[in-house]
Amino acid sequence: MNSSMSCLPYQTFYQAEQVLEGIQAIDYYLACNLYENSQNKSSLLFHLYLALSASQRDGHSCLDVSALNEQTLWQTKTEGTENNRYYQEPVEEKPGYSFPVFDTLLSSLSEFEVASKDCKEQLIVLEHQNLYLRRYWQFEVELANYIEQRLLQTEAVDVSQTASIIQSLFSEANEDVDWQLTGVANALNKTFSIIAGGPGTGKTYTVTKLLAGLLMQNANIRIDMVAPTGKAAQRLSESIVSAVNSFKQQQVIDDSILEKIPTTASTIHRLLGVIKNSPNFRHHQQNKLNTDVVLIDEVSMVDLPMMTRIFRALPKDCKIILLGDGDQLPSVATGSVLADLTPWPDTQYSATNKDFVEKTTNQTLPDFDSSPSVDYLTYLTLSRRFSGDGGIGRIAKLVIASETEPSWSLLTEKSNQELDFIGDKPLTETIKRLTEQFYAPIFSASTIEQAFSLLVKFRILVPTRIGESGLENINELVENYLTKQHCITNKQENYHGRPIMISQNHYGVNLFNGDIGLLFKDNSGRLMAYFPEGDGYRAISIARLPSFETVYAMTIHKTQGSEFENVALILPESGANRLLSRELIYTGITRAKKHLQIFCSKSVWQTAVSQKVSRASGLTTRLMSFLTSSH
Ligand SMILES: Nc1ncnc2c1ncn2[C@@H]1O[C@H](COP(=O)(O)OP(=O)(O)OP(=O)(O)O)[C@@H](O)[C@H]1O
Repeated sequence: MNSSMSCLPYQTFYQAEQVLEGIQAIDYYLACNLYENSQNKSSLLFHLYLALSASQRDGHSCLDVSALNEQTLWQTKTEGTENNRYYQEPVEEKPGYSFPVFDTLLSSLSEFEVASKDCKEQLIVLEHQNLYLRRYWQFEVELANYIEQRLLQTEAVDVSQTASIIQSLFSEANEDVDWQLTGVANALNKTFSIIAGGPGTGKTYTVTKLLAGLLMQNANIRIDMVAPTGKAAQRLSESIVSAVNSFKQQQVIDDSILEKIPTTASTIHRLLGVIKNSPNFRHHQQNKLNTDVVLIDEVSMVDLPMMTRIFRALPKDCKIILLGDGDQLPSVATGSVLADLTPWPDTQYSATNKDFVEKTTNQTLPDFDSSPSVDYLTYLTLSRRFSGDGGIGRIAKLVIASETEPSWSLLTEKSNQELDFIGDKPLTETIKRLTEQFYAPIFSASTIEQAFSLLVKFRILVPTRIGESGLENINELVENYLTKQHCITNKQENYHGRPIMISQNHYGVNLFNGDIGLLFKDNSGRLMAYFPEGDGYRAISIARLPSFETVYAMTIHKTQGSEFENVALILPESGANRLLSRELIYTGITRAKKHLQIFCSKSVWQTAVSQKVSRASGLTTRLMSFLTSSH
């Protein structure tokens, strides 16, 4: 053992476990590694490294050191401290570690200050009050730089030509400000823009008009459309095709333009070019993409390293257009890029930009008094999917505003056609009823088309895999009931009618994590796996499938980018689950298109709706300081 290791506060992981509740081995070993590499050594520094590693695992880009001011972490949970984030089942009481006041914390980290010349060699970086693993600090700085370069790069477009393009795209006159029209005009002279909005606000519809507008500016541009998952890419393709078809019927846009809009979106991985067994992609700074416009949908699911890698691969003048809903759950990995780029509640253009949009759209926009001006961002505010007084849209708004009591009243008042509270019956009875109504009919379907159309209409959504209301138990309850009803006649692992979800990307068979399929007997009685493809279905032998699991119930995280006519949202029995948050509930709720049933207790609902997902990151601060200084 070398001398630096011998002064560790805990010589072994076992020793650390005796003191720190819920400490993870990965945090301990990373902290040891960082400790060995730091010039100064103290117990405080070691515990800061532990906290940094834990926060990295939780998806934060950095550790906000101010949040540790006089806090005790890793202490065994006692009565009334249900929300301790580091809580796990207590075995014996452990004291945890108490951090000192903020100033002491900062001075113990001074060797890592970004301004310090020694810090170039360090594995960690302190900037302002954020402590980063250097790798993530670099991603964040690089991404902010790429965005700032593009914000300085406004294109000189002809105002009267743009106005005539806008006029041909939006023939219908509107008295109020039309934010779809505004978003399109706004993006026409920018190399970086975001169109953000809740479910069904017309993001895809709007961006299809934007693509038509860009093609009217230059008919020869190359456009790439991508999404973070195969499923989201498939939905983007379908929505674009449906928008193009409706424009064809309306005869508002020239067919020759509409025919140039691509009809197929791919995954981000595909666009960047996956290299087998490597985290790197074929396209990067030295091998840029050959494209003029990149459109990315469902950006809330894109993590910080991936977003940086996309920007690295973009040619300098290529336009990048982001679509998404910043209120949804952030990516499962590090960062919350979309939420960081859209922290303002409303559209707030600069005077110059407002002037450009007003001239090109022939509208009068409201005064934008908020600071800073943010020209790249337009919010769509009107949901075209949910009626103003429909339950799904209303409860989604209340949840994301953390309106605990009003949302609970709306949920339980039982007078809304779109919304049903089902938390007043036992879970097993509820699952039995849902299975009977939605899953048993799949087993009577005589064709794969019929079976699939039933499967995609409904899904049970849950926050977690384990526990009574976790994915594993619910899938088992459904299967047991289907077996009792003789729907499943031969209960082996693979059976006719089993819905499955792929849990691993496999480029060879073109199946990706999150793809949904159905095991079904073909005409010769052979059990095959079917997946939607184009207008039909592709059959593939079960032996060729990458790993997969049963999918009567799905975790909310996995449903991002998907929608179902009917959804049953089943929340856990206890509010102590640290995954519960308003963003999780909002994401679950907004997967439902027509009808939503929610199973939960009042206390769990209150805990979930009052908790906000907050990811530590310095991206917004970087952008704020750029936007404030550049106007
Ligand atoms: N201006 C409009 N006029 C008529 N129909 C519209 C308009 N805008 C959107 N729609 C329709 O509203 C529905 C939702 O639009 P769209 O799919 O573009 O929304 P989105 O914000 O992309 O939704 P998602 O939540 O699926 O991401 C679609 O059926 C679309 O055709």
